[in-house]
Amino acid sequence: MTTGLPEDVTGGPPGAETPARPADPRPALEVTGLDVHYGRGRGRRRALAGVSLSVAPGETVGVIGETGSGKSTLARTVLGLVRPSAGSVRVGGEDVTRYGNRRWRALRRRGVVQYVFQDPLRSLDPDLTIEDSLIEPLLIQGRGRAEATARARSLLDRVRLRDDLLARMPSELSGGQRQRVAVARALMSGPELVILDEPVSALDSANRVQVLEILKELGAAGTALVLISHDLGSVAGTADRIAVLHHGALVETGAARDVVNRPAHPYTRLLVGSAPTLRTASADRARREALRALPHT
Ligand SMILES: Nc1ncnc2c1ncn2[C@@H]1O[C@H](COP(=O)(O)OP(=O)(O)OP(=O)(O)O)[C@@H](O)[C@H]1O
Repeated sequence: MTTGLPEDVTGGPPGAETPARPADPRPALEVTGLDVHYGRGRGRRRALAGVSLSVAPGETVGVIGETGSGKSTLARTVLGLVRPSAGSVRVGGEDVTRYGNRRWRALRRRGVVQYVFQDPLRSLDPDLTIEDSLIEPLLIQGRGRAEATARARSLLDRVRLRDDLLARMPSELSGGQRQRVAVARALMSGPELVILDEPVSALDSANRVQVLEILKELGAAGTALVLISHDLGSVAGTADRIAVLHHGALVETGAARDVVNRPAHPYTRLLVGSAPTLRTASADRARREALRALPHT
């Protein structure tokens, strides 16, 4: 199918390979054959079915799907908040699948994997100044206040915020500023992997572009990112690869430009057709309904 998309919509010339990164045999995230169920007995429902996904160090992967497709369940399982019924999760080479609460707490304290919520207010304590919110993860690790504050200033600079925001409360910041502080906070511990849930959907277009640029720089600097979104268009230009979730199964995974310009699965074609920012003609309503009713794969 031709999408009518500009060939450079994903940020690179057609046919060009993703820039080579230093080879690291150990993926930042490796999810294999993941099944997740909610509920018990007759109310038991499968939310993820055989999901396998690997994210290399420094790679940015967009996980795209409509509401209820299982995006949050995948993130929550990677973070140890939901237990899978089958499959495995490795974070930074460490098999965390059977970790209990105590080992998860220790892993979170080390800050190997971080999560940024869709609503940045959820990532920031409303009763703490921006400075205290930023330095908290390092203080918990036993690091000194001076070192933590210096790092907070340098990360604020990295997300293009002035350090006079340090003394403010989250309620005194704009939505875009709060989202950038949430990103800076997630980076304080030097994580291998950051999962961002709808990182730009609450932002206006100017902030959206800026935050996506910042995320792109983080990927280039070696942090592995998973961008969760219902909108393929909002992450297509930032992600190296796109993974498409449909009814809990990954129906297509590929280089972002291939998924956008040459979607192989009918559901991906629906998403491309539904993404206003990709400037393509919308699929008509009847066709979209038909595609949505595709059998689970
Ligand atoms: N705690 C829960 N108990 C029972 N079912 C759940 C629970 N959380 C999610 N589900 C179900 O699992 C499926 C996947 O939900 P999930 O929240 O992962 O989807 P999503 O793609 O993140 O959706 P959204 O974009 O709306 O956040 C849905 O059918 C949902 O109703």
